[in-house]
Amino acid sequence: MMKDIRLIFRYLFPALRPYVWPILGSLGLTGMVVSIDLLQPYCFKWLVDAATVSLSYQVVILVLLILFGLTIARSLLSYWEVYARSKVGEGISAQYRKRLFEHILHLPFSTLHNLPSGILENRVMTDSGMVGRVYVSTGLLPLIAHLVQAAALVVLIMWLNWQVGMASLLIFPLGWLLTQGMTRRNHARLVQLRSVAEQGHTFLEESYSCLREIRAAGNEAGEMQRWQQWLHTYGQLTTLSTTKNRFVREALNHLIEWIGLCIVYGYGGWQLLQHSMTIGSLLAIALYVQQFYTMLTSILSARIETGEAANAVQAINEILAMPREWPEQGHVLGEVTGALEFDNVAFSYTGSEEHLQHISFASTPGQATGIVGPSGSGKSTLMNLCMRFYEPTRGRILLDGQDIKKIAPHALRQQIGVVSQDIQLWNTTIRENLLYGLRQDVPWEHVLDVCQKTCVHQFVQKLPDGYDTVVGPRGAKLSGGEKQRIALARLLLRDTKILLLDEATSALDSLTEAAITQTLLQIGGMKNRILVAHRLATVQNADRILVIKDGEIVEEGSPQELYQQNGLYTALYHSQRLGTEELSTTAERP
Ligand SMILES: Nc1ncnc2c1ncn2[C@@H]1O[C@H](COP(=O)(O)OP(=O)(O)OP(=O)(O)O)[C@@H](O)[C@H]1O
Repeated sequence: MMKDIRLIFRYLFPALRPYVWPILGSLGLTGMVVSIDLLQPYCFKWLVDAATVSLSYQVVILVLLILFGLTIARSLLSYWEVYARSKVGEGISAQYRKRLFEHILHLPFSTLHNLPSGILENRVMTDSGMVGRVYVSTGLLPLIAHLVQAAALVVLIMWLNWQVGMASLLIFPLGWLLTQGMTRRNHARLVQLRSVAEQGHTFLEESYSCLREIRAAGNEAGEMQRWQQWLHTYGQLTTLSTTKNRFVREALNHLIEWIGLCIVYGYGGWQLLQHSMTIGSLLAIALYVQQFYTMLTSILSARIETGEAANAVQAINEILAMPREWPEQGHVLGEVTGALEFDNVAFSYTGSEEHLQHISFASTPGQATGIVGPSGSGKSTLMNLCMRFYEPTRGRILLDGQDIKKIAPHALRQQIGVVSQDIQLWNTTIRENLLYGLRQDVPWEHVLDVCQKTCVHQFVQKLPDGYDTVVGPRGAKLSGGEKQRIALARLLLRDTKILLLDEATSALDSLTEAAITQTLLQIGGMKNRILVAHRLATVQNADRILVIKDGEIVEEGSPQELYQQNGLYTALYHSQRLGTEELSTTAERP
């Protein structure tokens, strides 16, 4: 329990700071509602005593009118009180969601790749909602009011009759001890429940994104079986947890309340017979004791909710504590030419095995460098390092002679345009996808010109909605080649000094690829172009080709020089069954 409270103080209280005034406003309204709750039983005492002791019917009518007025006022005030609390709770949830999303946007890929999918969505949606909407608005804020109300009730009960009061309040420690044991046991179950719930999120996210693979493998039944297993485990855990929670909240507290009331009516009734208290006082004490136990119930349930919220707030803060990238931190670039140089670079994703080593080469503006090599040899990793998606473990990468480690990631990425193997389009129109992320306004005529040169216009003009066609989630309504053409057009519209093309034309037919290669030469001819490809035809016009194997450059030279070396490049060449005549022509090409 103390650990939970410490976590709440450490992580949640600082987040409440911007809401001090709304919180005070909501507590003020709660204070008014509580005051009415405290006044009502006293009015009943007044009313019953007037009817039974002083026999003043004017007082009875007056008290009835006051009670009526108080009830109306309470209803109106509680509407605004709930509204104010909900507003604070939703504000806290929104604040966490905003901070988390912003933080996640800047988490390094090395961190992101190690997080199970679904966990981030869970933190942003479920945990943030739990902390703000559920805990702050229905747990924490009412708890503060209930503690004040409970204290006031103790004073009133004692003031009316301290002996009856003491006897009825003695039951309180029993309730506390009973819930203490239950809460401790429930904590472990809640931690387990969280982890199982997260597994469910991960499972669903993976299944949705792999629907095509599931159907192609005909494994719907297998997936259903896995889902049913999860449902069974989750169902068992939630049933147990909910039952024990409810038992603490309802059954136990109901029992304690009735024991308390029996004490009040038993001991109070005896005092009534002794004429040491009035019927009005007995009625008022019974009502106050009932209110006190209701407060107790919510205070004790708040202890359980505190445990749940502490888990959620800790999980949120674990994400917020993960070191992030600061895109604006570092040198700002002036005008650059776009010369890139790898100086003895090594890199490892895992920290143990090296995925790249001894990589040294330079590529200059106006030059096209092809990178080829077997699958898994490290070609895409080279591209990732250029973008500073990962940092080299050794060596340096230089842009115009400056170590890119010292350049602000935003500034660096403004100079580099990338088309990666896995093209992602937004579920919006082709027009918006083309203009995504452009910092300056581009005349539509220029966009159309680029689209014509990258063969985008060719297929868009056949679509009924043209450039206003919505492409579906991740561009699902377009073919692989169409997506690549849009990505290439978007790349050329960004007008960067360096172009990184990782299998950017792999899904295109050879005629379209040839047309686009021509465009890249025409529009991007003065830029520094790095082309990764499996198909050697894609890099045939490159000025220089690097052949990578097992993370190292094993061959380097022009296509003709490489062919004559009779090494890996030649083997790749032959394996792609290029015609003998074409081979010799290419080999002889100056
Ligand atoms: N996030 C990652 N974590 C750990 N290892 C990784 C990660 N990404 C890639 N690797 C490993 O790094 C090596 C190089 O991968 P890379 O994607 O650069 O190869 P590639 O040459 O581009 O392959 P392909 O031609 O198949 O696209 C591979 O052994 C791969 O398994």
